[in-house]
Amino acid sequence: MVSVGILALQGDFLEHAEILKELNATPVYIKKHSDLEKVDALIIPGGESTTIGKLIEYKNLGPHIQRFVDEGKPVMGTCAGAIILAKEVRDRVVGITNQFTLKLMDISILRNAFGRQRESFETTLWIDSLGEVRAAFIRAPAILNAWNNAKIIGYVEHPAIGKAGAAAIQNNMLALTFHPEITQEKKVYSYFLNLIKK
Ligand SMILES: NC(=O)CC[C@H](N)C(=O)O
Repeated sequence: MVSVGILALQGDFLEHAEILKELNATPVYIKKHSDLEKVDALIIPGGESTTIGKLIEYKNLGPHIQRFVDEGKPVMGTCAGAIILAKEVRDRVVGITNQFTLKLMDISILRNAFGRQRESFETTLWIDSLGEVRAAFIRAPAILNAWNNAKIIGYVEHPAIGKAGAAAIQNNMLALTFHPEITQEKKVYSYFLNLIKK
């Protein structure tokens, strides 16, 4: 049975655990770097990316997550977690922000991309290699750009922003701007678990 870490510093880490159990994976909450030694893959959940970033910095988890990725272990960031993976974070006020992120994925991401009136919505979108996926967007970011090995593999259409990147992959890392745990979208988890090297 595979073990999947869920970064449990802030945000909705509990919900991921239930789905992982249904798929016969063992969820492990990650609060300090030694917890990473116990797991085959890592989920960075949604929440508040500035808070999660500060806690990652405070606990000095960055170099350990970097090593985890270098070892070829899969990492999935959802919503705020996708922001945490991004090399460049933008917002509509300051442009490029200086908030802490792991800078592991060659993507540029815009925080709170969908405007105030429609901060939250649920929709079905197409993600290459996954097919149709039910996705919940909550004060979600949008992936604006991907370079080098990173590739946008799914888009969402929305009046506030037009066509925007909703999913990107770079080797063993997956960034999703939505919450698959809210729609309990098992396709996402099965795909992610399949990235674990046997
Ligand atoms: N649901 C979420 O994870 C929201 C992300 C949040 N708006 C941020 O920028 O951190």
